[in-house]
Amino acid sequence: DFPPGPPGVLSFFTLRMQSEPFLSKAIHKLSKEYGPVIGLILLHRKFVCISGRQAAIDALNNPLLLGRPKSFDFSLRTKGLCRGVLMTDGELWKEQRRFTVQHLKDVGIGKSFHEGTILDEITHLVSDIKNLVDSSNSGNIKLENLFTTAVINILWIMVAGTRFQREDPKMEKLASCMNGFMRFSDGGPSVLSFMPPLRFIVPELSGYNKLMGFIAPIRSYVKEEIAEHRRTRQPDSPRDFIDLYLEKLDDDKSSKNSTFDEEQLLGTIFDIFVAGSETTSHTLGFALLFMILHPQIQTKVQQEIDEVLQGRQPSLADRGRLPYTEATLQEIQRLGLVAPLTIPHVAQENTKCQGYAIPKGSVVFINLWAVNNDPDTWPEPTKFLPDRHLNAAGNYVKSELMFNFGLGKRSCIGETLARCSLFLFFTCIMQHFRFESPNINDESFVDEALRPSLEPIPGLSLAPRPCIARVSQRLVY
Ligand code: HEM
Repeated sequence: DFPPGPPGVLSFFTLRMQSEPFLSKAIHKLSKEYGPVIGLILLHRKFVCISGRQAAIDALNNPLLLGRPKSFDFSLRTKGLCRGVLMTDGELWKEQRRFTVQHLKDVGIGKSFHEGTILDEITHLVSDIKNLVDSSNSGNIKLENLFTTAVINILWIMVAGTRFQREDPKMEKLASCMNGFMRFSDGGPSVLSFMPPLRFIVPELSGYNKLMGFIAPIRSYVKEEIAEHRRTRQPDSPRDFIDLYLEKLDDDKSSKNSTFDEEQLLGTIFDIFVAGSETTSHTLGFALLFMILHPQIQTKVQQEIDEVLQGRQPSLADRGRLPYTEATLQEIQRLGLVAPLTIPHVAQENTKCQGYAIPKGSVVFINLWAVNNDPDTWPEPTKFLPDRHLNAAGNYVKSELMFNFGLGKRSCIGETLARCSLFLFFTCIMQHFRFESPNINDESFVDEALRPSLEPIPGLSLAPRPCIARVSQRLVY
């Protein structure tokens, strides 16, 4: 009953031969031939690729598919140990995920404090963009990592209680290492992951040196921060997630079976940044690209924001009052999908999906890109149509048909934070600035490759390409 797919013990490579820029599209292409559940083999390893919406829902809610593959690449961030939340499973994962979810709430997620933190970061960002606009004669500005500092700061304030200034060299290093790590693989098994001993034989060619070049600076920065917290913390008055974790380490000192240790803390912080920073900032990057390429839709969003907010700063309470803006943001997330595959799942026991057998140990790829581009659900799926998320009365309808944050027990722990951040950033930026295609006659426009394009840069998450855009400040009234 193993799902249908190309024959042979190396059939996994068929995915790599689809001449598609990223894995989710290659899986989608194969699914046209073999159906929504495909079986692939790579020597002794079995892979199941799921593309259909119902098959994806079934798989994400299946309690026997909660495992993660042992990823050599990821384990390098915690000295070869299986730590953190993203790539662990079993009891360790359950306990660490529960602690992380609970204590991220304690330090802000879902509270008014967290809205204030996001709005503070947006205020800094608006002032940075104004400076960029003022210093450009033609209005042409390079849009590249515009949101990175603000998004990292929101996470860093919860985790370590501090924020970075824009262009702080430490922050720039951290962001570029994170970006390098995210671009190292596309979510499929890397050569290094498949044959770890290659790092001793060909450390350069296997990518090991490159990967460690990204991981080592992040590790050492987080370690320093933990050491600083140890020195300065006041027991019983935790300032942030690191203090709360150190408190737990004290409490568990005498427990032999505790899954809490410093390497685990480091892995969890790494995971929060890997999973939380690029996903959010790249969604916002795609938002600007969609607005540049659909100027009439941008105008409608801005008219609604002006009419409803009358020049004041938005708040989360405005969510029900800006239906067109919310519909546009949902359409941006449908087509500007930054995580086109979930993180791979693993069958912890023999199980089934849509009647097909998934043997214990199989790695399961769940294709969210296919869900968001399914023509049966979304007529003319490639068209950018915010109106499809409005009902007959013109109210915004939060879609049950897409699940960009996953579903079930392994779903994203940062969904609330991400949704709040996306709404506040998008609304504020649309309120203050107009984004248009670049003035190509200006001397600052030197490179055709910098024309706004929606073709993403592949990687663990998809990233928007840097581009030049004409940005102008709007009168906020
Ligand atoms: C637009 C923003 C985001 C998107 C689209 C997104 C999407 C996802 C997806 C698809 C998964 C995998 C679900 C699965 O494997 O079935 C995931 C997992 C995860 N996300 Fe997010 N995410 C976003 C933001 C965040 C933020 C802000 C955080 C930080 C708090 C975060 C932390 C995590 C963690 C730790 C996991 C692993 C959960 C686990 O394995 O148990 N994410 N996310």
